[in-house]
Amino acid sequence: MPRPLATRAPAKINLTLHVLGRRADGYHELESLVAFAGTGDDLSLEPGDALGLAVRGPTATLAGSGDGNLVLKAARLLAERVEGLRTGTFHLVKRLPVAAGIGGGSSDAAAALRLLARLNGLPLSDPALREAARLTGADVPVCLEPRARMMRGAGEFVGPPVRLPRLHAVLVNPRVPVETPRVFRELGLRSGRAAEGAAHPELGGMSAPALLDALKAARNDLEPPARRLEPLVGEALERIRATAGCRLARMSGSGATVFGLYGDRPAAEAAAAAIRSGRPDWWVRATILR
Ligand SMILES: C[C@](O)(CO)[C@H](O)COP(=O)(O)OP(=O)(O)OC[C@H]1O[C@@H](n2ccc(N)nc2=O)[C@H](O)[C@@H]1O
Ligand SMILES: Nc1ncnc2c1ncn2[C@@H]1O[C@H](COP(=O)(O)OP(=O)(O)OP(=O)(O)O)[C@@H](O)[C@H]1O
Repeated sequence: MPRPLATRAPAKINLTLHVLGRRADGYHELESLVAFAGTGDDLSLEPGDALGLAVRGPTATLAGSGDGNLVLKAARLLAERVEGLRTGTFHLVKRLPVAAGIGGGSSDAAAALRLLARLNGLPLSDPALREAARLTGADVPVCLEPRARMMRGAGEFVGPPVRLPRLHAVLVNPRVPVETPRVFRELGLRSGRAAEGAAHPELGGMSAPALLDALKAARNDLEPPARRLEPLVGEALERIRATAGCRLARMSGSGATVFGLYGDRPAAEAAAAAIRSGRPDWWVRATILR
């Protein structure tokens, strides 16, 4: 029996994010260890003659179901490159906060490409698929096969999977959208300029304590500009840091979602409960990153 055309679009978390400089085309050169959460959106594909999209779920309205949705953008970019590509109607269950630094739209787009690959018998290494991912958005290539990896360049260079110990985390979004281009602009790097800052530490194949030390030695360079633009990022970080057993608190991507790391699942769940009780209006999830 063929596998059903359905897949999970997990939240992407930048465990580190170093900005190395700004290219002449305005994009920033990055070095980032990316992991994926147990929480995410769900996407399925009903094969048919015309390409379409239906969106439901708690954040469906914010994501939209029109041409601007990255699911349709990715599918169209692939259809332009693969003659006779079979498509159909996508059904997206949208749960992740939108414009949140956890790559919701990018992960949905990558999930759409995975489903189209499955329907059309294309390998994920297919050059047309890789090109469609890159053109859809900087975070889409790393989301194509959602396992922890290093991401480099503007996002187009994706390393092999990195083995991570189980990372028990809490994700916190204060429910304010933060636009990625504004945060990069606020960083204030001129085109063609290199950034200052320590090199990215070596990561991968480490025990949990060694990885934690390496993560602590790294940073998210977009955190200071995002905090300036949206003070709730700072409040979310402080609330995470105040929970028992928090080992590291950092922002993901361009924010506003921040994450805390904990030694075990009960600690992460207790922290999530504490943050929820202080801020019942926020989006808070205890999860495992891998
Ligand atoms: C911040 C990250 O989430 C880290 O993973 C990504 O770099 C952003 O990925 P994304 O949201 O998929 O980004 P895109 O939609 O491709 O780009 C949005 C805008 O962010 C800026 N941008 C993005 C990626 C990058 N390496 N340098 C940039 O300067 C550009 O102004 C771009 O117009
Ligand atoms: N499927 C989708 N889900 C969410 N947003 C989408 C989707 N398609 C298009 N968008 C648009 O993309 C923009 C960015 O949303 P998204 O949730 O992907 O941001 P993000 O989490 O900050 O991404 P990143 O971490 O990659 O910067 C929003 O303005 C939103 O309207």
